[in-house]
Amino acid sequence: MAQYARSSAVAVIRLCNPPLNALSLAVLQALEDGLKKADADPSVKAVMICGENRKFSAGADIRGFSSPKRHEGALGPIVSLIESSEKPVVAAIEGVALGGGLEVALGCHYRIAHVKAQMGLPEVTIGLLPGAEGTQRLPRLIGLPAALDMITTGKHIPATEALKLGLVDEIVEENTIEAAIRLANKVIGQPLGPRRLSLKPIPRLPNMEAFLREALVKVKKQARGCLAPELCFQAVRAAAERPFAEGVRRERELFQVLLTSGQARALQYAFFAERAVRRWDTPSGASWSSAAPQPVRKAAVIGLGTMGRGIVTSLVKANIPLVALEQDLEYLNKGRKAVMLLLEREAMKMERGAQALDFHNPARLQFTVDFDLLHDVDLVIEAVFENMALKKEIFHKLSKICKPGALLCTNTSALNIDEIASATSCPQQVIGTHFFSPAHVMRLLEIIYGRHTSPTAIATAMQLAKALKKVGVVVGNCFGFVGNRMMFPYVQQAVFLLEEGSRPEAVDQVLEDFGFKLGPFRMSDLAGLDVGWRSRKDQGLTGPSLPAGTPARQRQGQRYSPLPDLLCEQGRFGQKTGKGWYQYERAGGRTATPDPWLHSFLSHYRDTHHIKTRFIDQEEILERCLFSLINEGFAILAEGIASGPEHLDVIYINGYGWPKHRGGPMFYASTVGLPRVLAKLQKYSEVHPDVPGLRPSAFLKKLVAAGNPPIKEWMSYLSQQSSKL
Ligand SMILES: CCCCCCCC(=O)CC(=O)SCCNC(=O)CCNC(=O)[C@H](O)C(C)(C)COP(=O)(O)OP(=O)(O)OC[C@H]1O[C@@H](n2cnc3c(N)ncnc32)[C@H](O)[C@@H]1OP(=O)(O)O
Ligand SMILES: NC(=O)C1=CN([C@@H]2O[C@H](COP(=O)(O)OP(=O)(O)OC[C@H]3O[C@@H](n4cnc5c(N)ncnc54)[C@H](O)[C@@H]3O)[C@@H](O)[C@H]2O)C=CC1
Repeated sequence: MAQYARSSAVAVIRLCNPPLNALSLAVLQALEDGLKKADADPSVKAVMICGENRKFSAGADIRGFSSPKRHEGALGPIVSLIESSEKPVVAAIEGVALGGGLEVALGCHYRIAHVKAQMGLPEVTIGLLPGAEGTQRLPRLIGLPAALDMITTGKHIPATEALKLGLVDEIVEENTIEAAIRLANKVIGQPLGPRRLSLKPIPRLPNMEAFLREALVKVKKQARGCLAPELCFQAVRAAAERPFAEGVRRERELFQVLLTSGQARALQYAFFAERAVRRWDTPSGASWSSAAPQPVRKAAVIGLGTMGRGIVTSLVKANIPLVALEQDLEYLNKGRKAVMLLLEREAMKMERGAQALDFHNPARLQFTVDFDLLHDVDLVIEAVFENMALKKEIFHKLSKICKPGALLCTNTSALNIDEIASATSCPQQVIGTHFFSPAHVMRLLEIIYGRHTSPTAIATAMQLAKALKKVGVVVGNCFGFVGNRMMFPYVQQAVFLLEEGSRPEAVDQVLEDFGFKLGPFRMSDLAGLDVGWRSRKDQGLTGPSLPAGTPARQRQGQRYSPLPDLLCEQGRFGQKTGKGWYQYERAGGRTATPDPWLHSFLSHYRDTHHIKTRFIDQEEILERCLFSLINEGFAILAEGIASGPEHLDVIYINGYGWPKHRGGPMFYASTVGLPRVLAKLQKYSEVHPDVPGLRPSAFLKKLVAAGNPPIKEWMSYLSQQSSKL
């Protein structure tokens, strides 16, 4: 758990807990033993702390926070023990020094880091704060503004930046351990007082009060209901306003508040869920453990519209050479301009700028209208209009032109992968790679396997997600896949609530207060109402193909709301036309304002259809929208479309703006309690028997009947045969 060795007068303590030397109780005990041993040995003149496998430490063992033998109190005293040592202690930082790992380094008198090391206090991202005196030491070392930024955002910073901030004393390109031992030998006998951070004053700011006031406003705005950033702020503020020991007391109090909050549990669940979905499997037995990815040395993107542009940008950022193809020269030029603009902006954000991206080099990014140029690519991503006939035509062409083994991916948001694959001679190489808009920003990549998709194809798509720094989630093929399928009933309920008496701004407010970045109506206006309209016309739910005499508010015996269709018929497509569920300052404007026209349109609509307007409270808005979405999630799990609730949660957090501190929809359901979710769905379903989305799923009922088991046991209540795939 920690090895103790000697390099002449220097004691070397090496933290060992693979893969990232997380600070478990055993590691902390071994570290303490090592320190005491070094202290007691008169031949030891200095100490060096490092980590096994060229990684310092990723911090406290997160799993330990939910175990009965919690160790959160153990680290702070060890950091103090390090700092109070009469022999100089040097931290040799390789790989990562995060959270408690960095706090250990802050206790050391000197810090030396490898040039590629990363440092940070990411506790805020798992709902906590640096509770081992880190909120008190860091501002004393690097000043209040930089410390506040690191602690409230949790960002990782590279060693070069750490050096500029004064977080480390030195960076090295070669052997960090040898350099640290050299430094330890050099500083033997030098006074340690000035190196003890707890004794240092915080560097004063001329306008401390004003700085803190403004910083708090910024932190609160970014937190959107998440508790940890604000409590991190309070702890750092204590460092600025109180002596060290009092600041530490305050830090501990605030840490306990966070530790026992539901938010920390939710965020830690989300951390492990994101890692769990990497271990994908399918009902047919394909799995991450046996499937190997193919290399992707060159790729292609077809269609440079909204999605294609972002996908190209993502691939260029991942350093994958590619061909970008459009249907004609006019679209190509438009697409090329848009891509170049995005890439210029990305390059400006990057450390080494445009050279690093190299997008002006035609050998790395080629624009064309010639399909034959795709003959040597390893992977194609199709992002043309959402139209089955067009997609089939393109896939047919691809299976003839591309080299054998090339992966053929579609970015469809809902269409049947098997039908697309049927147009090719290689359905095993066809797979859905569903990016989210804007594709170069959103982290989610929903990966959809069809009936014939090979395990290699899935592994390759997962590898691509990793290369693009995205979270890949493997799911089965059904209309809308996981994310959009769960979104349909949610949006449907939102529209039904308008019919019954609510307003877009009231519904959005409730869901934004819950923590969504955008409520359903603001989101629809942003995405464009015409997208869903086109899809409903294709499905024969509206438009010319709707049989004459179909009741306005019913389709196949189920409740239907024509409200979105009516808006589209008026040319109200959302932001792009300056009007949708809201009005905007101009076409393409972004500031949504409630629209009196829409309010009177709604009352006229209710009169026409003899709907009695009623007051709808916040609880009903929240429950009908969220519980119908969750209910669909249970149906998805029961059908074997996703292999666990974590998949649904990771999809919602990373693709749909679900507030991470609520752990995703299925985790949220587990915190509400499944019996309550079921009872509410039953109640709403009785009032609205013609809405299938409110009818409780059989799987939800089964789990309630089984006594509301914890989320990690849910899948064990499904029989294998339930998979439809
Ligand atoms: C009252 C006083 C109280 C005092 C107590 C205060 C204590 C604190 O101040 C609190 C803390 O330290 S909390 C921990 C802070 N550290 C973090 O949040 C870093 C978490 N790790 C990462 O970000 C990535 O793993 C990282 C970026 C490092 C690497 O990413 P990769 O993608 O390369 O690797 P992963 O797949 O994420 O990791 C490999 C396996 O290691 C597991 N793991 C990582 N960090 C862990 C950690 N800190 N604790 C436990 N397990 C951890 C990770 O889950 C994965 O394992 P599997 O899930 O089995 O695959
Ligand atoms: N817009 C969105 O938010 C999302 C869209 N999607 C899906 O991504 C796909 C593309 O959607 P958008 O980018 O929004 O569409 P878009 O309409 O913005 O762009 C489609 C592009 O495909 C090009 N194209 C059409 N036929 C072509 C052909 N034969 N050869 C080459 N290029 C051709 C068009 O010229 C156009 O530039 C659709 O399947 C859509 O469902 C998926 C996730 C989100």
